[in-house]
Amino acid sequence: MATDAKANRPFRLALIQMGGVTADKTSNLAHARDLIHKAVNPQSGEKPGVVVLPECFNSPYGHVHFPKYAESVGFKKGETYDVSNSSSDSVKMLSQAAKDCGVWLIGGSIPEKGEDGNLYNTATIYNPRGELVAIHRKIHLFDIDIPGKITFKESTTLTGGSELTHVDTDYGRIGVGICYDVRFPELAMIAARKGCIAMIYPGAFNLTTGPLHWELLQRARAVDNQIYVSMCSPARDMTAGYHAWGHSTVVDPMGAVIATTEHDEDIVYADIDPQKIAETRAGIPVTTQRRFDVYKDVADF
Ligand SMILES: NC(=O)CC(=O)C(=O)O
Repeated sequence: MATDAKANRPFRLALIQMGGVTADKTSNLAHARDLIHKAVNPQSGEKPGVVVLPECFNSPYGHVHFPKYAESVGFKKGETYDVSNSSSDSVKMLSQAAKDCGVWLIGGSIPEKGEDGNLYNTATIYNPRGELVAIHRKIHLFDIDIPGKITFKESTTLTGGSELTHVDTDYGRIGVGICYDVRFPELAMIAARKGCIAMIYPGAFNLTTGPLHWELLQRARAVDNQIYVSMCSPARDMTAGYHAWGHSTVVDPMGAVIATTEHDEDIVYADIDPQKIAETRAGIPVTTQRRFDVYKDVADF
């Protein structure tokens, strides 16, 4: 276990629950840019250090839309990525906004055309200089069928990513997943054990799964791993093909909801304090009491 509260620093997190996503990508990007600027210049209160956009903020959400909206991001792990050469309008906007606002930016997710020709649901992550420092390709695709309620099959056009994403920010290490990834506890557990102070998931649950599972899953991931967990949703639009749950939320390491909202466009702020992780782990030391010697075979089943 590697979380060092001394090396980590408190910061304010801002979740942009963006509304008004239309079929017009240019207007979606302009709206997202305006909201990033709004989030870092709140009427009152401190400037956030980390800003998050929701899943699929530049296009409607649905497998039929992904091929039309996909952009080549061109990120190569371990190489300095020159955003000015990017052919992606979304990457260029996000990079400039992160730089102009001087914040770490988890740029929601966009449909990405990978170098292998496959399409991915991808989060791009920027430092305050506007450099693209990491991407996360949604690992677990949202393929569900609840008769009479919702059928969704991202795998019709998307491919799942195959890498975990942990980003070293000025405030500490942050793990990134996308939406359905939250249902797989292994991601958050590995992130916590690799020293992440938070797992952040741009996500878009819906009116069937949202009421029961959205908050429950975040609280479960937080309390299991004694880290902060947060999900950032689009606002709900009942005229869209997909009805997002909203309720962008931040949960602390004890499992308490410390910030949330309803389903309209909003910006949610929360203070992240690494000391709270240390206190939680000192009081309830499950993190060091785990018996991997007993359950080491879990992957064999
Ligand atoms: N949209 C998703 O990826 C996941 C979701 O809505 C759910 O798990 O429920």
